[in-house]
Amino acid sequence: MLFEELSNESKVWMSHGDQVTAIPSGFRVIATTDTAPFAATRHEEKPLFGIQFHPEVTHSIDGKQILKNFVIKICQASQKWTMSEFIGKEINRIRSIVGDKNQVIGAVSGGVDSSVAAKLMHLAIGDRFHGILVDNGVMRHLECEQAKQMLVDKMGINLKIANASDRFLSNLAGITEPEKKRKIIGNTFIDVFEEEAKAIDDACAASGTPPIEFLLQGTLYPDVIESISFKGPSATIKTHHNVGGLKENMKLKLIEPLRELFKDEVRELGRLLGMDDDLVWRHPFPGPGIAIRILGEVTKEQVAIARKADYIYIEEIKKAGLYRQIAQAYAALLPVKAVGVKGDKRTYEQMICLRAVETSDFMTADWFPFPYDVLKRISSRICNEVEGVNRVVYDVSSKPPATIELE
Ligand SMILES: Nc1ncnc2c1ncn2[C@@H]1O[C@H](COP(=O)(O)OP(=O)(O)OP(=O)(O)O)[C@@H](O)[C@H]1O
Repeated sequence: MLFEELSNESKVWMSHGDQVTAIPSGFRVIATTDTAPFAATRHEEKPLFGIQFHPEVTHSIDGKQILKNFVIKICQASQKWTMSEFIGKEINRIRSIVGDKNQVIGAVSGGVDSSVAAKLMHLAIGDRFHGILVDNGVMRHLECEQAKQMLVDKMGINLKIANASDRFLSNLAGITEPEKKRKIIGNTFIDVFEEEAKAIDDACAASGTPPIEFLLQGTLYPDVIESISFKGPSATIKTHHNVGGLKENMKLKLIEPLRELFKDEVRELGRLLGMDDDLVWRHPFPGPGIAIRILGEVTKEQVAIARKADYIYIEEIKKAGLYRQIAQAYAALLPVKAVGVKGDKRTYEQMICLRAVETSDFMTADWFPFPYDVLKRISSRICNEVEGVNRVVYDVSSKPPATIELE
């Protein structure tokens, strides 16, 4: 039986945006909805059926099993693809594209995508891959140090950490508008990255090695789909920060070793390549970092407060064993003050807003139902340990209408 593995209550999701508009001859309609005239069809004589729905979305219960039945049982495809084979093939592919002498650069954030891409590159061409990590002054507490430990000390990747904290913070001075913050960070990032790339190029020229010809990007399959299928409003909801905005004059050819993989596959790849669980399972972190988690102006003092609160929050989530159940969690600093009391003194200090969401695709998300005792511990540690904060609130808004980030 083809469908024996499906659960009894198998619901599927149908989008009315995508419509079958005509059916081939020999078919007739067997089901419609208010807006879909060809929701299900069948051939007049042969055992052929057509049903319109999206098996790939999470709302379709058993969607994966339906796809599996189709590919394996109906089409009889063999399951030959394995991640370890992928590694070998991809390394050979990179070598054949890059050749024996050429150099490759890439921006490595310390996140799972760019780190996995960098590791593959390192395995393929060794130190001819030059990774650049830009310390923009708004990364999490200890983030650069941990990235160095993991990527350089443990994995041997040729990575330059460019400390540009002061430059970012001085460009951000006086700016409170979210989109402006993102733009400034994006532009400063590109300037710093290009200067670092030029320094590598100059060093290559001085030592007689060929100049940089390729740029590594950790593009994943969902990014490929999104850039092909709709470049519309989603691109302007927030200005995304990545190296796609590099100036034309760099004229580098792109290498994207992860462009056929989904996030869970990249994690599996990271694990096979020997990365620590901490990196492989790290929550996504926005390029503009803590800057968009500090509402209002981003100053050194505000960064220090937000960083400390966030560190405590994540530490307690990990201690409670909840980190992997949560898709993304962070502490934001709200630029409002409230009255409080510490010891026998009245305080007038800022507020920390905790956010934690559960989601499978980041398109929609629910706030995470923390056990009260965990929230209690987090709140009391932040109020006691972070100077300048006397109140902690928990964000109980889902996406939509709220977004995961505050800015
Ligand atoms: N501080 C940084 N230093 C170097 N590169 C960065 C930095 N921030 C972002 N990038 C680059 O921009 C890309 C996109 O950043 P984004 O924040 O959207 O992360 P992402 O797509 O989740 O990837 P990753 O998992 O590698 O962080 C990163 O993969 C990396 O190449």
